[in-house]
Amino acid sequence: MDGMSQIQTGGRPVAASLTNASVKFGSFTALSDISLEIGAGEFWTILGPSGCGKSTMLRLVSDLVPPASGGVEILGKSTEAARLAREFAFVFQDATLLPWRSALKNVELPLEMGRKRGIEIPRGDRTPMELLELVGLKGREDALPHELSGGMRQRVAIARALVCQPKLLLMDEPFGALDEMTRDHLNMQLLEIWRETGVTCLFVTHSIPEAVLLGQKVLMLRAHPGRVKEVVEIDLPEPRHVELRETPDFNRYSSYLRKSLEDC
Ligand SMILES: Nc1ncnc2c1ncn2[C@@H]1O[C@H](COP(=O)(O)OP(=O)(O)OP(=O)(O)O)[C@@H](O)[C@H]1O
Repeated sequence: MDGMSQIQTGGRPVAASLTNASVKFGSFTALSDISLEIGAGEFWTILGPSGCGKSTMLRLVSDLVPPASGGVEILGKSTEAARLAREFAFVFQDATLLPWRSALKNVELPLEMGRKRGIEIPRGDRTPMELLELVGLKGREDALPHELSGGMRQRVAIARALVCQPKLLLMDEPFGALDEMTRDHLNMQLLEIWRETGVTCLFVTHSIPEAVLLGQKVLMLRAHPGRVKEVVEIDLPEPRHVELRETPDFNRYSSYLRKSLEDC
């Protein structure tokens, strides 16, 4: 289809590669024969029907579940080595902040935990305070989580995820529980952070417009068992803005993906 080809990354440094990877829970196959190469610095969004294995894929990449067969490498390392080297960080739908710690203290937590365990933490370019500024929370560093809105809490979670300077940011529906305007705002902020830091992003969503707005590539998974249906390259002008959603090209990608999702 015009501009919507099945693609594999070629000739670029690879952030994550999966080779015929499968995941089983007992006798149930959650993911089957996944082969992908995610180029360094790319932004991938992941779509697919409920239960097709989107979260399982992030858990596989982040060493939370092992492959039953096949392999996964992060920056040429095993997922375990990448986890120990803090090469990736996770942001979940729920910000999971410690309620008794301020925004700043929550962002500092991974550094403290690393130090306590005697783990050498890569020194980030930005201090925790600068990261809070990056996510637009300057002046709110002393606020406790209950004093912040849901969107602000999620921004603290993103700052916390960036504090060890990960190369790969894994996000599982991070804005799924937020209202549309807040989601728009955070989508734009996330794209700014992505452009500024060069971090590779893998972002699970149920929203087709969100997948198109954020993703350079959209991975569509099929269910039963979860497997790759297609990878759609999104060729829209950069830097992206929410107004893009009103354009014919954006609508063309959204319609294509809606149909693809229906065919899963
Ligand atoms: N720890 C587990 N033990 C057994 N089965 C599991 C486990 N984790 C996930 N599954 C199953 O694996 C399949 C994929 O689950 P997963 O959460 O990855 O799907 P998903 O695409 O993220 O779903 P949703 O869109 O509803 O969030 C589902 O059938 C789920 O029930």
